[in-house]
Parts: sequence; C-alpha cells; structure tokens
Amino acid sequence: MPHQSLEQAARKMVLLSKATTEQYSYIKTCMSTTFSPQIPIVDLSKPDAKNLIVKACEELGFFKVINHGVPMEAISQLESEALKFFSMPHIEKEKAGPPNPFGYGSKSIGHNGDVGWVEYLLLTTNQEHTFSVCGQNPEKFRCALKIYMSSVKRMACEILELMAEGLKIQPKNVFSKLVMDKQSDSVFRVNHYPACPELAVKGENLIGFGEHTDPQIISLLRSNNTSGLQISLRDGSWIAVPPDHSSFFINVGDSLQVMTNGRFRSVRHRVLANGFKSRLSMIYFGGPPLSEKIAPLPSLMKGKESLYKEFTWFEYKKSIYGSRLADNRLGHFERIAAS
Ligand SMILES: C=C1C[C@]23C[C@@]1(O)CC[C@H]2[C@@]12CC[C@H](O)[C@@](C)(C(=O)O1)[C@H]2[C@@H]3C(=O)O
Ligand SMILES: O=C(O)CCC(=O)C(=O)O
Ligand SMILES: [Fe+2]
Repeated sequence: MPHQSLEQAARKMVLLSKATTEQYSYIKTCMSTTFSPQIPIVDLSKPDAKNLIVKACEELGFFKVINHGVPMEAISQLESEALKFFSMPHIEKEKAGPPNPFGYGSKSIGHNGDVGWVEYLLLTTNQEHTFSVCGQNPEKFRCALKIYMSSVKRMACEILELMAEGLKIQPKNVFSKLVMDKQSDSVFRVNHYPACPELAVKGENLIGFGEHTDPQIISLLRSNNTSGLQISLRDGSWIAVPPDHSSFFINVGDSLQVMTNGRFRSVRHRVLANGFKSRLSMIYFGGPPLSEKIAPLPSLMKGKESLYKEFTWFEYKKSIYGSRLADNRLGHFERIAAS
C-alpha cells in the first residue's frame, strides 16, 4: 500500500480542521525531541535476561526485548493486514465496531470522555470466539492475528517465567499460568495514529493516547518505526521511547504491581501524535481469568504487610471501566498504612 494513500484514507477518520483538532488534548510544555538512552534492553537469548528483567521492572516497569522469537514474517503479515483495514473508508471500518466490548473505535477511548488522535481495533484473544474483523479479506486478517497472538503469548509466558526466576520464587509459572489459562482475560489492540500535518505546521504536541497505566499483568507492544510512545519516570518526567520495529516493548501492568506488593512498577505511558508519519502499534495485554484473586504473593511479602486490599480481576475491571485514562486506578485498592 503506497504510504500516501494510507495517509489520505486515515485523514477520513476525522477532518483536519481547526474545529476538530481543538477537541483534542495538547501538551503545553515544550517537549524535548531527543531520545533518552535510558530504556533497558533485554536479550532473551542471554543467561542474564532474568536479572535484567527484574531490575528493569523495579526501576522503570518498562524494557525493550530483542531476540524475542516472534518471526518477522508474522509481524509484517499482521501489520500489512491492519494497514489495509485502517485504509478502508470510515463507513467500512465502523462495521467492525463499536469497540465495546470488542471492535473498531476512533477518537474516543473507553466510556468516560477520553479522546485521542487514534483509531483502533480492540479484540479478544480468546480463540473460541471468532474475531469479528471485517475488511476485504477478513479470513487473511484473522489468520495473521492467530499466528501473531500465539507467538506473542509464548513470549509473554517466557518473560513471566524469567520474572519468577529472577525474583527467586516458586513455582516458576506463578505469573505465566494466569495468562496461559484457558479462561485468561487477555486483550489485543491495534492502534493507528494518522499523521497530523497540522501539528507539523504549528509545532504542537497532540495527544494520541493519553497517559495511563495498563491494568493487566503484562503488555507486549510492537510498533512501526514511528515515534510517539513516552514513559514516565519516578520523578514524573517523561522520556521518549525510540521506536524500533523489530523489537518488543514490555510494560508491567497494575496487576503485576499488586502481585509483587509494589516491587515491580506499573509504568505510566502515553502516545503523542506525529506530524509527519502515521504510527501503527499492536499490543497484547496479558490478563488473568476474571475470577482470579489479585494479591501480593506470600513469597514476596517476607513479613511485610500487603499494600493492597484484596480484589478479583473481575472487581478491578468493573472499577476501571468507570475511570478516566489518567486516573490512579489502584488508588481505590491501596491499604492505608497503620501508623
Ligand atoms: C478509559 C479507559 C480505556 C481503558 C478502560 C478505561 O476505563 C481505563 C483503562 C483503559 C485501558 C488501558 C490499557 C488498554 O488499552 C485497555 C484496553 C485496558 O484494558 O485498559 C484500555 C481500556 C479501553 O480502551 O477500553
Ligand atoms: O499505541 C501505543 O503505542 C501505546 C498504546 C497504549 O498504551 C495502549 O493501548 O494501552
Ligand atoms: Fe497502554
């Protein structure tokens, strides 16, 4: 698909007039355009991977993975099908919507008024349900999704096992069994951020996907070579993540923060729209079964008190769907320390 025709089609998502872009959120402060060298890189084929993963999860809640084992062909196939989908006329894409619970969405994220310069597909990873994706060749899209998802799920399992090994806790599948469970409530999302030429002219920063933490256990993100993703450091500052189309970026989610009693950090992140190039990202959110109790693992408590009240993933989900993107969702579940 020629780059230009994709951009033209993407522009049909929303008309680029002053009136429409004013509905979105901008970052007022002047953003640095230099990339930070601070993103840890983990080579999954190296013996020190488990220790580097634990260090990265404690410090940032975020790292980049190379030698991940997901075939480049599976990645390119899915990217190409997704691009074909997003290049269709809006009316065709809407046939796969609305995104609640699964389908196509544009601009609006969640149910509580969040908007971003983005269109997306939100899908279940449950193989028993057929992916309700339309388009010119839905079967090809479904097939690419199936191959990609099974490979990424395998990587999620490997990383979660390395986390357990690095933390020196038993059994090593203590985290991975949750996303490998048949009832696992995992989600898959493909985000498309059209280039926004108006920004290039004005030199402003438009929000593509507002700041938030991912609620699940772990997120595995792969994008094309367009920048935009940023993560927040402990001091509240933001750093840009240099894009790398052949690697994966891993986020610790809220549930893993709770299971490690706050030792691993659920990373706050956001995406800024790009003035020149469209961004396509595909994210696998590994979640537990709905009935799973989310609580600190006793082996990680070592006599310490739990920082969180007990809840099931179902209860957490019910709570998050009433929240705005930027809300501190775990706040409701924190225990007030006895003085
Ligand atoms: C505003 C919202 C969108 C979201 C559900 C929520 O109420 C708060 C969490 C959001 C998030 C962020 C990570 C994933 O993209 C997502 C699918 C998820 O599980 O939680 C989205 C939700 C969504 O887009 O529906
Ligand atoms: O699209 C991206 O690069 C990140 C989006 C994201 O954080 C999400 O969908 O939860
Ligand atoms: Fe996210």
